[in-house]
Amino acid sequence: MSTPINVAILGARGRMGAAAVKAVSDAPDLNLVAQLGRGDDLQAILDAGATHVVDLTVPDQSEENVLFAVRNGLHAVVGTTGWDEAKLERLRAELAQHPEVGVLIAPNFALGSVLATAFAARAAKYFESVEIVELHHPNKVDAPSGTAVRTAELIGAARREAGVPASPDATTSDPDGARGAVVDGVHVHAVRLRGLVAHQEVLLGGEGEQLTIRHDSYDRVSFMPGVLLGLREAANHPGLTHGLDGYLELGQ
Ligand SMILES: NC(=O)C1=CN([C@@H]2O[C@H](COP(=O)(O)OP(=O)(O)OC[C@H]3O[C@@H](n4cnc5c(N)ncnc54)[C@H](OP(=O)(O)O)[C@@H]3O)[C@@H](O)[C@H]2O)C=CC1
Ligand SMILES: O=C(O)C1=N[C@H](C(=O)O)C[C@H](O)C1
Repeated sequence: MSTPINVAILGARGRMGAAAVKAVSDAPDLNLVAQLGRGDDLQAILDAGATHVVDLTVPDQSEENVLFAVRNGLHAVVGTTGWDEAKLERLRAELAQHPEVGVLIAPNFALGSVLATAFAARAAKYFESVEIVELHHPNKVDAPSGTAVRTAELIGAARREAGVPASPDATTSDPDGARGAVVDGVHVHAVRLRGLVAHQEVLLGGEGEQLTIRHDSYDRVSFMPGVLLGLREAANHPGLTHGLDGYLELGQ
């Protein structure tokens, strides 16, 4: 008999949390044992007998939640944004003390988004110019999106490794920041618009041509197969996995 997967969802009343509550409740192989929101005591996770946590809260809270899970031997599937290198380093240090625990930090759970980012990273060294446009609902509190930051990091790394120079840009005056944020040498532009859910375009430009890699999430159900995959696989991947692609066979 396989070990039961007892799931606690943190941020359960949020947009993503509510979708995850439904997806986990509907999954016959997963048991939803706790739903926590702002102000709830994390001890409730242990009292409920959880083996796994899903964190879908806010960037300021996620690290504390995940470190609590790891210290208590629970696997964690994390969709919350804001996991910069300093936070990841502290998490790696905690995981070193608990080598049996698996943590997935997934900037985006949608399969199409994971593929789009992987395709963009592969294409990045072949084009002179690359920029990212991310477009989201206006209730989103962070910019640029976690997906855009991760995409820029992977593009930046691929271009550095291939020795590709910086994208050409003659701008010398930009008092209002019209050229956007710069992440790992990649310009990132954030749009917040009523009616949108989560969308991203990677624009790659060469002489006389452009390649656009676009992904659209029209509904938060698009993220749920990734959340469920994370829960089913976390225990099989001890340590830190950054990106759902770490659980997929994307190949070269
Ligand atoms: N990886 C992915 O595929 C995706 C990731 N995200 C990310 O997930 C996160 C949540 O997004 P979204 O659901 O839209 O945001 P919401 O604002 O709808 O939900 C966040 C929830 O977290 C709760 N919360 C705040 N603080 C705490 C705390 N200390 N403990 C427990 N719960 C807390 C909030 O409670 P209250 O309502 O009381 O404030 C709220 O219900 C964001 O970082 C977002 O970027 C979103 C979509 C997909
Ligand atoms: O807040 C959101 O909605 C989303 N957040 C994640 C991000 O910042 O990349 C994932 C997706 O884009 C939706």
